[in-house]
Amino acid sequence: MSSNVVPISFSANHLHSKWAISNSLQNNNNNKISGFNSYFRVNAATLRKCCCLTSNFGQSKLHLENEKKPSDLGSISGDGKIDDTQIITKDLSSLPKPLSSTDLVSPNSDGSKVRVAYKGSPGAYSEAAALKAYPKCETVPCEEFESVFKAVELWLVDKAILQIENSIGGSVHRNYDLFLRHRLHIVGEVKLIVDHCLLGLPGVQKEDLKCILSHPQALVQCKTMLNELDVVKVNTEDTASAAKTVASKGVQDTGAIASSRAAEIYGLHVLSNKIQDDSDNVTRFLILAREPVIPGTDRPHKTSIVFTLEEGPGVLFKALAVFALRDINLSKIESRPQRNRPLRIVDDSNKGSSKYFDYFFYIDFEASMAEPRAQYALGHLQEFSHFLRILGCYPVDTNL
Ligand SMILES: O=C(O)C(=O)C[C@]1(C(=O)O)C=C[C@@H](O)C=C1
Repeated sequence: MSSNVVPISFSANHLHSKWAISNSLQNNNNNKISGFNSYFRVNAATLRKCCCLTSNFGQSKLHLENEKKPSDLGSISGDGKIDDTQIITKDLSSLPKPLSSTDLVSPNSDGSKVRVAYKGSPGAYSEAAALKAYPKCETVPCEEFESVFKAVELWLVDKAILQIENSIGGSVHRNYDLFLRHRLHIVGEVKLIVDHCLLGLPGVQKEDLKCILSHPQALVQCKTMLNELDVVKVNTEDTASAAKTVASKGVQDTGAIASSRAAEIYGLHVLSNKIQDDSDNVTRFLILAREPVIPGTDRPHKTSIVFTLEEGPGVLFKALAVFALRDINLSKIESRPQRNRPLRIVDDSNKGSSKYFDYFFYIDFEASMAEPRAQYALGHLQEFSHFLRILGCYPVDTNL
């Protein structure tokens, strides 16, 4: 058997490269290919079906193994010369497919290879938010917010999606706290219109319901309708699991508040739709990743930060002024207690000592970290903050 190996130069993009191979491939003698004196061009996609390529500094060893028929390679046209080519014969079909340049294209370009963790069950709004961001992604349900963070940290998924605030119910405080216990970066946001439906088993009327299950945020968002119905409200982990419970238990007098998508998934009927108090009910989600995105200025960006402040009169006013001075709009401000240092004791010689709560301040401002005004503002803020962390700089979701 022949045992020559030829180094073949190739360009970075395999798919569009033309490959040099021996015209002996056109021999019907599968395992005995020798005596090369010319080479041929072959489409790399075709070649990949039967070749194993290993690359090293822009050169590749081409192993053509146990070709059934050289004609499998498709059309081959020839020009030029090549010496000392070597063919190794072996069955390749069971070997792993080598990575090609298409495999190495950013997995996020169409979302098709992205795995996104979310809290909840299939049919939850958080899953819908993941699909809005990456329409072809694989969604990975998690039982807890903590697991959503960990799934990314442990490389089980590429991204996480996390609800952060709702236009009726306000902030999801737990998730603000979790940012500081993990080192993930905010790489995007998703604003999702949340139209709640009242779901029940087929044949059930709204008036038959005595009990309604849903996620606490959804129950808050539908308070008016719930008060009118005079029903018992029961919290569930997420809206989709409420729908799932109603469907699996088969109890006629129990309904769920969830999406129409959840109704389809679990085979329930929509008894009423758009039952939320405000018709414009929007939940904002954040997309988290292990690595930050490079801040751009090509489209509107937002930056999220968290910081603590030194004590002193007017220090919060000064902190906010660093943005106002540079015409930077703030789109969100939130404060959370510092759990490891909940109280600050301040001694005032005239009034004795007092105890204050100590806070983390979270701000979203409408500027990109690629803009000098944002960099100067944060430099200025650092003058009176003990601790400052940029949680992420990401494009604003303008698609609502
Ligand atoms: O329960 C769900 O389906 C969720 O995705 C959770 C959640 C939330 O936490 O706010 C998401 C969007 C709606 O605001 C209601 C519930």
